[in-house]
Amino acid sequence: MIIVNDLEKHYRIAKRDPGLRGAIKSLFHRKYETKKAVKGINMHINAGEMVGYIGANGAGKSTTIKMLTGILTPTSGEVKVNGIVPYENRKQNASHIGAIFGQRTQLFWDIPVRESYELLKHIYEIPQKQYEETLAEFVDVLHLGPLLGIPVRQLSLGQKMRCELAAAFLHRPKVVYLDEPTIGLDVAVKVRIRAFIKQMNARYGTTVLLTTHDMQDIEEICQRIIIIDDGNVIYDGSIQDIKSQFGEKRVIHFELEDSITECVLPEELKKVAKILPRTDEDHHNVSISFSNKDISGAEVIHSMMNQYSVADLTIADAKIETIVEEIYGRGMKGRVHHEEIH
Ligand SMILES: Nc1ncnc2c1ncn2[C@@H]1O[C@H](COP(=O)(O)OP(=O)(O)OP(=O)(O)O)[C@@H](O)[C@H]1O
Repeated sequence: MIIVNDLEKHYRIAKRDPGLRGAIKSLFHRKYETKKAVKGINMHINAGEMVGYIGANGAGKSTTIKMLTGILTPTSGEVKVNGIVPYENRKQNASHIGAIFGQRTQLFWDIPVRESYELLKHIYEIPQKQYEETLAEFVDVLHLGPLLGIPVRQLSLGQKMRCELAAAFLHRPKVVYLDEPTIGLDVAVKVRIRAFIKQMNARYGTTVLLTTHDMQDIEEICQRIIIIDDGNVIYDGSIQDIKSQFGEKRVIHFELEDSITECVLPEELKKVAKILPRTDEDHHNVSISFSNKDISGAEVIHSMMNQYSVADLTIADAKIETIVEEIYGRGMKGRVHHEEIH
C-alpha cells in the first residue's frame, strides 16, 4: 500500500548575516544552505497495517508525511501510495487518503460541522446512501450528535478533534495519516479516539500511519513501529519484538523517606543503571532503570537501601516509553543500524 525507497528531502534555506548590514547584503547576494530533513528512508507498509511513525522533534516525520500526501516533492527516491506517485497525481492521491495534521483544520471554520461534511461529500463524490450510513456510524462512535449544528470555531479542542477524525474517514479512504490526533486531549477523549481508529481499521481495512509522541497511542493502536532519527530510519519492527528485545529492561520505583532534590546513584550502580527523569514535586520518588543482563533487581535494591532510607518500592517492566527513549538516545549518539537492534 505504501512503498518508500531511498527517499530523501533536502530543504534549501536562505542564510543571511546578522543585523541590518546582513539584511541589505542578502538582498543582493542570497546565500543558501541545505538542510537534509529526510536522508534515505525505506518503508513498505501493507494494506490494513497500523504503523506508528515516531521520532523526536525535528526527526523528519512531517516531511515524510508531506511527501506521502503529495504536498512536497522528494529530492530523490521513490514514493508510491496505492500504486500512485503522490506528487505527480495529487488529486487522484487525495481521493483515497485522509489526513489529520496536528492543530490545522480541514473543516470550515464558520459553518456548522454538518455543512462541512456535506461539502466533503460533494468534493469526494460520496454516494448519498454511503454518506448517510457512514455519518450515522461516526456520530454514534464519536458521540458527534450534539456537535453537528455548531460552527467549528466554537468547539473545544477535544470536540474539534472528534469532528476532524470523522472528516478524515468520511470518504472511506484506503490510507489515513494521523499526525498527533490525541495531543492535548483528556483521557476520556483519547480513549474514544483510539477506539474509533481501531474500529475503522477493523471494519474497512484502513491503513493507518500514526505520528504521535504519546506512547499509549502507539501501544493501543499499532502492531508495528518505525522510528526515525535525524532523517534516518533507526528501527522498524513489531511492538512485540521491541519489547522482547528490550524486555530485560526493568524499572524500580523507590519512595524515599526524605525529600532528596539531588538524587545520585550509588557508585556501584553508576555504570549499569540510570535515574529516569523525575516528575514529582516533593522529591520523594526516584525511578531507576537497568538491564537484568548487567545487574539483578535485588542488587539495585540493596545498593539503594544502603544509601537512602527507602519507605516503599515497586518493580515494573520497562514501558514502551522507556524503551523508545533508550533507542532515541542511542540514535542521537551515533547511528544505530538495524542489525544492532534486531
Ligand atoms: N519548510 C522547511 N524549510 C526548511 N527546513 C525545514 C522545513 N520544514 C522542516 N524543516 C527542517 O527539517 C527537519 C525535519 O522537520 P520535520 O518537521 O519533518 O520533523 P518532525 O519529525 O515532524 O518534527 P516534530 O515532531 O517537531 O513535528 C527539521 O530540522 C526542520 O527544522
